[in-house]
Amino acid sequence: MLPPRTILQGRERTQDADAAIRQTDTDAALARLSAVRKGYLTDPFIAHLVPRAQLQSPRPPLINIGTYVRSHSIDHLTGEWMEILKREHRQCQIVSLGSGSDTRFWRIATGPYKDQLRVYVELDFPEVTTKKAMSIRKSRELSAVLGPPEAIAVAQGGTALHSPKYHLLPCDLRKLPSEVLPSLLGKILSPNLPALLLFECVLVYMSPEASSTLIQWFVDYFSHSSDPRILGALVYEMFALQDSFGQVMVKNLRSRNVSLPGAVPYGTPQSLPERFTRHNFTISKAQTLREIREKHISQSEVERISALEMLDEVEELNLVLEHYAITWGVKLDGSSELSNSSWAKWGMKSIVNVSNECE
Ligand SMILES: C[S@@+](CC[C@H](N)C(=O)[O-])C[C@H]1O[C@@H](n2cnc3c(N)ncnc32)[C@H](O)[C@@H]1O
Repeated sequence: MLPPRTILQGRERTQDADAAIRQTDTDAALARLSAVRKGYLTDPFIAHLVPRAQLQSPRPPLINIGTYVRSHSIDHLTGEWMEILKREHRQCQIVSLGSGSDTRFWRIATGPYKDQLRVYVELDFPEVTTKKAMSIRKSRELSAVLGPPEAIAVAQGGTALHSPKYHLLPCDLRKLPSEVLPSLLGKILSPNLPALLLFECVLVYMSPEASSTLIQWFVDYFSHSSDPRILGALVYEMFALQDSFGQVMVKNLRSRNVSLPGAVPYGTPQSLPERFTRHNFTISKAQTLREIREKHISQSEVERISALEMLDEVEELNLVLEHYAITWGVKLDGSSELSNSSWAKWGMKSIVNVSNECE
């Protein structure tokens, strides 16, 4: 048995490391705010989730462009998903894990696919959800999208918030999902409706085993349905960290007490789809942000973006974008027709079409 002082030091270390992981949400939110202010992205909601937003300084062009490519790609994939639902007159549930200060719920709930959204759930550490719940309550713009005041309830000592479609829940995603998630999600998610899981820069902070157990829990949850089962998932994060550029990223983050155990199994672009194939997903694909920027962003967008700010470090930008990727997958079960349906073709395809049209 360890002496008590050692145990305390260990716990303090874990708390410090968790605080550093939570801090990455501030980085993501500030990057988004900067990209919005500079005209890369449109998002009327982010400023309401960043404290003293008006005093925040803009980020360098390289960060703004990276944030744009990341956001554009994830918006595109979620948009494609919602478009399939719309065509099929279906609704779906979205679960955002490690949601931080993300604004996607508000953007979908005020956008063309709002009727396709049955429920949107966000999960993060209680410290993060408490802050977000307070910001939502304080902001008329954010609260108004959730519904009338009497339909919005703060719960679990201020760490959770419920409304007719939107639920914000506290949770440590590294904990055994079978012990934590049934009580949190059981009354909110239906196994009978299509679901989309979003992991935007979160699994990289967890062990590969914890990530796998988490994804498998959702796979099992959505297998308890008599209807055809449609489960989509999308992961955005850094990978290929064993090369010299990757090692610099690792060192920089380590100096902030952040480690990236989740990146270890993903040394190459080819390894990324294993994220979902190991859970028997029907399709699983991945692209680096560099590929997406070069192949899947329309010419008109490329021109619009390059007119916003001067970027001198194109090589450095490419190096950064090569170390981030989006992996997406779909698990289709219960009907042979599904394997020929639009779901099985979900992906980046139509951005290619847009750029082809422009060529
Ligand atoms: C880089 S931020 C990304 C936030 C948001 N997904 C986005 O892309 O803007 C990572 C988020 O994951 C959360 N996170 C990391 N590990 C977590 C865990 N074990 N349990 C719950 N949340 C976690 C952090 O608190 C943080 O809000």
